[in-house]
Amino acid sequence: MTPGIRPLVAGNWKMNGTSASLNELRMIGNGFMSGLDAETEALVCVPATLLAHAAEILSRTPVRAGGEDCHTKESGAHTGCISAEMLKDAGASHVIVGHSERRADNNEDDAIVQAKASAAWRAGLVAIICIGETRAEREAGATLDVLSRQLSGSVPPNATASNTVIAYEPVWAIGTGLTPTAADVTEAHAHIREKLSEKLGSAAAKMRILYGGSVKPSNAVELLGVKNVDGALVGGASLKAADFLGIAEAYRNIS
Ligand SMILES: O=C(CO)COP(=O)(O)O
Repeated sequence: MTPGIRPLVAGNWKMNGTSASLNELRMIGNGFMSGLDAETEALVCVPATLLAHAAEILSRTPVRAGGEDCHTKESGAHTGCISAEMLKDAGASHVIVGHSERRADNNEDDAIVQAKASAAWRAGLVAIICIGETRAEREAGATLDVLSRQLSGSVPPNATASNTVIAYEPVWAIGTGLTPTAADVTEAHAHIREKLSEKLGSAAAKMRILYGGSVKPSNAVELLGVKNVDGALVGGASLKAADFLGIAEAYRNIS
């Protein structure tokens, strides 16, 4: 938590979900309508094939819909790619850029991630910029250096608290059930806040820094209660409404 920052609980469905999954989304929307939105903002980033449906279902709720990636360009000869403008047109409010799965699977480097964040803003979307160290980098004691390098390269210099969210996702914690200790998360998030302040000045104080990687209802109070953790980016547990709502409910036990 950071005083003055309203937490954001965001889901990332990754390459999961068909129209049959939209019922979970309806339940997530209904859950937030029955009071959870008093504690947090909520967002679910879905595959592009579901985005328009998701945005329509969630339009009657406080939960917003987002995209999982965008191209740097507005339009053109890029078969199979999706622009930020297309996501906006389909009803997105946010888009994830620089997720470690895209960095690894699609060779996306910090410069591309930065260009994608700018593309998100061009379309009027909030960019959720992901950073995080691999297991080998953590074991080599390089975590904070990696975070510094990724922040320096991936975050555009004119980022603000209203157009950008940072997500710290240790690669080794994603989908593994492993999580860093609260002390490790405290150190990483304090470092991210400090580096953002050096880069962005006063805009950094109110910028959300989410934690992601094996967040579940059972560990949400511990992880999300850490200083400078302003919400969660949730993968697997966002596919089940009960788990996603359970994570948001953790905020009732965090002061
Ligand atoms: O990558 C993540 C969210 O973007 C985290 O995934 P899991 O919650 O499944 O570990």
